[in-house]
Amino acid sequence: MQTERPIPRIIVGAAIIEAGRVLACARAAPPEVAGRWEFPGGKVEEGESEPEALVRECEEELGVKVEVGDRVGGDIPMSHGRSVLRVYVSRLLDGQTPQRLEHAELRWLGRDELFSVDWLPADAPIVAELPPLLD
Ligand SMILES: Nc1nc2c([nH]c(=O)n2[C@H]2C[C@H](O)[C@@H](COP(=O)(O)OP(=O)(O)OP(=O)(O)O)O2)c(=O)[nH]1
Repeated sequence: MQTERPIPRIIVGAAIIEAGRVLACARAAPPEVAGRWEFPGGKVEEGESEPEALVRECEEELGVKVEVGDRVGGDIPMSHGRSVLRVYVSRLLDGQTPQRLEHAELRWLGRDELFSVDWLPADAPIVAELPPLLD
């Protein structure tokens, strides 16, 4: 009988903030979540720190170099505790412009537009923490 709980998989997301707006990305796949909005990011791989994973994912998904800052919001349990979402405030390095390499759409959202898109459910509590960071 297995009694131990596996360690939850860490999924990291980057709340990229520039000029008082945050970058939201619409997923292109898989079909169950296509069209829902998220922060760029993904699974932390073995031997990688969370900021390193975010730098890699932002490069892969958006073609940009980012600097990773402080956490925003808490740990969000997902998939019945099998994974956890952690989001970090991030900023684009000088001259970087996100490209839509993997997403269906990218949108910069100001404070009053934060809930104008259909975020993945796990993201909503994090998005609710963003307004003071967008002043
Ligand atoms: N990247 C990201 N994933 C999120 C967010 N919110 C949320 O529920 N998720 C979920 C969607 C996916 O089930 C999972 C992350 O999967 P992913 O497909 O982005 O990860 P990955 O790039 O490492 O994927 P792969 O290598 O397996 O293709 O976490 C979010 O804000 N950003």
